[in-house]
Amino acid sequence: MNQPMLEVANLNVYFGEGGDIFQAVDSVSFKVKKGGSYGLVGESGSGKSTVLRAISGLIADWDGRICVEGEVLEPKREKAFYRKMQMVFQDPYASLHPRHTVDRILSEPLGLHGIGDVETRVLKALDDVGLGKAFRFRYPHQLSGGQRQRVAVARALMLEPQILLLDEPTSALDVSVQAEVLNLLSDLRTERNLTYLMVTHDLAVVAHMCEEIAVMSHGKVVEVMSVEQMRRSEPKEAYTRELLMASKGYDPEFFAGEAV
Ligand SMILES: Nc1ncnc2c1ncn2[C@@H]1O[C@H](COP(=O)(O)OP(=O)(O)OP(=O)(O)O)[C@@H](O)[C@H]1O
Repeated sequence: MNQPMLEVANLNVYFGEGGDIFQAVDSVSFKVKKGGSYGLVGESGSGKSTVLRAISGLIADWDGRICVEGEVLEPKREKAFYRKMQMVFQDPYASLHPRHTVDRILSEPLGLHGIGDVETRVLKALDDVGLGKAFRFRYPHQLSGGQRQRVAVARALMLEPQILLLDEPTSALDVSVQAEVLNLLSDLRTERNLTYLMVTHDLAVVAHMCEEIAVMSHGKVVEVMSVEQMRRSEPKEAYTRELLMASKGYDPEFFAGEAV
């Protein structure tokens, strides 16, 4: 196999101190190939977001190995790391500064990294996510939920990263706009050969977006399977079977990829 774009090996994440330590992630390992889209699924509290936060540098208290293109990452990240990897959060309202215009939100990463040509890049970014220049000087509260998440995606792409970490990127959105945002993310991945690691509790979303999934329970990966295997309903583990059944009553057509 070619060198994976992202490799996580024996990742452990702990919260708390002294005698009150809780292990939220327990020996998690997986690989994501360049241009691939990998899903982390599992019930609430299984540790999915914590894995993503450790990879993104938001949590520093972990051990194990995280590599990007073979390069080992330290818990504390250098600025250059953020040109390689960016994260999109669940709730765009919480992740965008309420008193900054879209223009400022999109310009800021460029300023921090000393990248010029700001106006051209901001206008192109708005265009790339299906928002025109009319949105440039709006504030987050003047946008719909779907438009806000498009701005969050545009911001994540300003530094032209190769990897996006997507933490339930559509679950805070109206069902009617979820598919639009997922399609936008899919198109962007194809156009730019981006690598995605996506956390979701929604199996229809991974069926639509991902090629491979790791199923998590109580901080551990209990099963790794291709989305094809999931669609054919071929889980080996009882936990995965239950998860599949619980997802919308498990209608096989639901996982055909078009129902999102
Ligand atoms: N900052 C924190 N301090 C202490 N415990 C935490 C912290 N963040 C998460 N946890 C705990 O770690 C476990 C895993 O949480 P995590 O958010 O990763 O789960 P999840 O699978 O992403 O669930 P959800 O889909 O509900 O977000 C949970 O038991 C949670 O309570």
